[in-house]
Amino acid sequence: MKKKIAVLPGDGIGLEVVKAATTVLDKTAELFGHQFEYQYGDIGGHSIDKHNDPLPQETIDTCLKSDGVLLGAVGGPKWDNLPGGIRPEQGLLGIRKALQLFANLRPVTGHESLTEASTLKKEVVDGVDLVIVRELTGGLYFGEPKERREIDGEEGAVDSLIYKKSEIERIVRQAFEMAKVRRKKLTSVDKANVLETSRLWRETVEEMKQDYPEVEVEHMLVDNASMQLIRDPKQFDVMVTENTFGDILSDAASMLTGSLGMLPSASIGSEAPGLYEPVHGSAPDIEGQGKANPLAAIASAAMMLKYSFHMHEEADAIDTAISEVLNAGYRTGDIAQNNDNILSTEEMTTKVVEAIKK
Ligand SMILES: NC(=O)C1=CN([C@@H]2O[C@H](COP(=O)(O)OP(=O)(O)OC[C@H]3O[C@@H](n4cnc5c(N)ncnc54)[C@H](O)[C@@H]3O)[C@@H](O)[C@H]2O)C=CC1
Ligand SMILES: CC(C)CC(=O)C(=O)O
Ligand SMILES: [Mg+2]
Repeated sequence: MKKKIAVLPGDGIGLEVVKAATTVLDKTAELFGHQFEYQYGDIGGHSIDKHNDPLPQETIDTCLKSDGVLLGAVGGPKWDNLPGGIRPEQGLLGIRKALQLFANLRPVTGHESLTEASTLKKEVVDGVDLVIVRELTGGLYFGEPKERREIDGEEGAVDSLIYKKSEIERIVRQAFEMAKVRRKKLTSVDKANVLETSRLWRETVEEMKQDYPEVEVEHMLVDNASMQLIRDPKQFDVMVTENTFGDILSDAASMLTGSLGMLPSASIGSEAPGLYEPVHGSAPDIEGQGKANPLAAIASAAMMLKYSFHMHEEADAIDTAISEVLNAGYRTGDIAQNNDNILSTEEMTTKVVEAIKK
């Protein structure tokens, strides 16, 4: 099969881990007889440097013409205080909105051989298998007004937390559909004791559960959910939540797998191509040093094969290769127990490439 992939490396380690992911995709294409054609686009800080725009129209067009989008990460201190408030992160939010990618799926899957890399006890994390379904195009990150303004005679700032019922319904439906084919448990995470948007969220979940009698539904306040994720993560199957809560909970959940460098994600909508990116950011502290763990980006590419191209065997081949490499004891620095034999980003990628089999 021939597929067009829009590749947006972005900034920092985004460039390094996207290179790893395309290397693994190339090997997969060769083994399974596919053709993956890459079209590169600018996004984030580098795009501001080049176009004075974190998301040029050309990048949106490249994505719209593709079958799937692979993204690295955006941002970095160089672009933190630019005049006019222009930021690399606007590029990422912009592409999610332009492609209407309302559902962000963040699977948190423990690898048995990696349990020692977690800061938690082995018996707590061993066998963890949950998915965070995060609403991605609404809530605080997008609500207007979003501005600096004088409040009560002093400097102030406003962000707006807004949700329409239809936005809640479509993400909750996605989560129910996912729970239905997994272990049939849905935990809806909100802050309904304080926030009106959360009360609407909770009511909507309650209404929709009639359509999914086989799924057990529970509601959990986000502060408790963050604690329960660390205390007993195996109680969760599918967690559905709004944009900001999902962003924060998923970084915390990454430590159940050993590192933020292990967590992939898929962002999907109803029509446009899906976008696949690691959960982590541009990691300026390790940029350009070959220290980045490429497995989150590689696993994101596997999610693209599965969700956008329906290449299940190929995606499984990549996931199996990742497991084999970890079982064989290969480690980047973030998941290593000691400083012996730490692999670079490139060396880890080569190990995965060598382990992929048809
Ligand atoms: N999706 C995206 O593009 C995201 C972008 N960002 C941006 O990235 C920049 C840095 O943000 P931070 O808060 O430092 O978050 P970050 O996720 O970039 O890094 C947090 C910590 O995790 C480590 N880490 C992250 N990915 C890793 C990997 N693959 N291998 C090994 N270690 C890894 C980093 O070295 C750092 O110590 C900021 O400009 C932020 O806005 C942050 C999160 C998501
Ligand atoms: C950089 C933000 C816009 C997004 C983020 O942290 C995320 O999507 O995980
Ligand atoms: Mg985040």
